[in-house]
Amino acid sequence: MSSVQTVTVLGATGSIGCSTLDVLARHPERFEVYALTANSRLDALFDQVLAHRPRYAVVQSESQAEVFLTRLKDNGLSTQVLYGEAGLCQVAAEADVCMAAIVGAAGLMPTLSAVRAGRKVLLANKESLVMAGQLFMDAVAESGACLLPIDSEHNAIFQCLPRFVDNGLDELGVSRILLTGSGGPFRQRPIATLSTVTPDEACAHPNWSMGRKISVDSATMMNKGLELVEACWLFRCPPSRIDVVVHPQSVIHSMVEYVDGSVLAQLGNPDMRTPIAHALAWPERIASGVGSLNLIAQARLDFEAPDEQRFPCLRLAREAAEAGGTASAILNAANEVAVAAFLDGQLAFTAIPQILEKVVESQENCEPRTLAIVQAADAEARERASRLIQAL
Ligand SMILES: NC(=O)C1=CN([C@@H]2O[C@H](COP(=O)(O)OP(=O)(O)OC[C@H]3O[C@@H](n4cnc5c(N)ncnc54)[C@H](OP(=O)(O)O)[C@@H]3O)[C@@H](O)[C@H]2O)C=CC1
Ligand SMILES: CC(=O)[C@@H](O)[C@H](O)COP(=O)(O)O
Ligand SMILES: [Mn+2]
Repeated sequence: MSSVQTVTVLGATGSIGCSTLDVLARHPERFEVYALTANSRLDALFDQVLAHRPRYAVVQSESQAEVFLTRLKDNGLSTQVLYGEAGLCQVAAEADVCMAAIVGAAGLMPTLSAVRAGRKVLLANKESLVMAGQLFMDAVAESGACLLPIDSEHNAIFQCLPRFVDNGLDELGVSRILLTGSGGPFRQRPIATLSTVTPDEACAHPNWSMGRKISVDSATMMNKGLELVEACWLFRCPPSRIDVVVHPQSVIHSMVEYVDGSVLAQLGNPDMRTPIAHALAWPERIASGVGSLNLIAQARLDFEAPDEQRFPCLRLAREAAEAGGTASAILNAANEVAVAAFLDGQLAFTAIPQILEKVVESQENCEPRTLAIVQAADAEARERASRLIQAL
């Protein structure tokens, strides 16, 4: 191992952010926290700054930055405070390593900033690839950034491959990818009762502790749909080479099948500190704090086909992946609006896929040649989704 690496954690106050700081704190000889960023949870950010003493903290607005800086100074802390997208992009580009863990489309520009600076980019923010996959991967190739997947399934697939996929799966002898998904909290709930589930019920994931947006995505299985698109870009493969397998225990994090019939899987307890530690130290290995997997206690691992009647979002995402263009950016934006409305009590759980389908059907699919085109598609889809929800 060479010198200490500086690390920016985008979305430090979230679930992935906190797990990342837990792993970093175990390895002070390897990593130094360079910057921490937050949006609304400023008390949590303050505690993190106190514990990790970064050079920068980034908050949402100028007025928040002024108040936060005063608070830091009053407590004898010399951390500098930046704000807004410009602040996020600056700290993303400056550190050796960027953990991209902002949720949603807000993560796209800061993550791209780290990519364009040629940094080691640990990608949790799947939405940036779903929105702008081609432009994002072109930027990685141009800058020479080292892009490592944090999403547990994609990290597992990466661990089951012999090297990065530069020219498609065939040159590695891979026949297909088996993307596992738990099926979420409503895998077995009577379909007729889904229209009345509450946000807290939807966020009660059976195996993972995560932020509320991704938890709802797991409950609709849109998360698996977003991950399907994410895998197409990361592993340069068509959606037809990716099968979704429901695996309720979340012990196998995904699998890769080779042409000789071998299937390699990565297993572990469902704790994001494993993929985070894997990517932070790659190609070395470091301790993550995650305990041993007890297969005897686990006793069984189950597998099922996904039920597309129960989970229409999965079909919508596969169709978007197959359509290409701005289809997945449109779907992602409509999903962010619909999930926010559901969490806010304005939309029934079962209306989420209905809104998505209407937005996708009504909006033109364009060639995403520039970021401006992607951002315009995102804005239009948000507008359409909001209008549909208001009209209900
Ligand atoms: N949690 C998990 O286990 C996994 C998560 N992921 C992906 O990682 C990403 C983060 O997920 P998770 O940690 O669960 O989410 P959380 O909701 O727990 O955290 C999100 C983070 O993003 C920040 N944030 C939210 N909106 C903005 C914004 N507009 N501008 C800047 N920062 C913002 C939040 O700040 P604040 O809290 O201060 O408001 C918080 O730090 C998502 O893309 C998710 O899909 C992928 C695999 C697993
Ligand atoms: C931990 C992680 O990577 C999540 O994306 C997880 O996969 C969510 O669980 P589901 O498999 O239920 O979507
Ligand atoms: Mn995942």
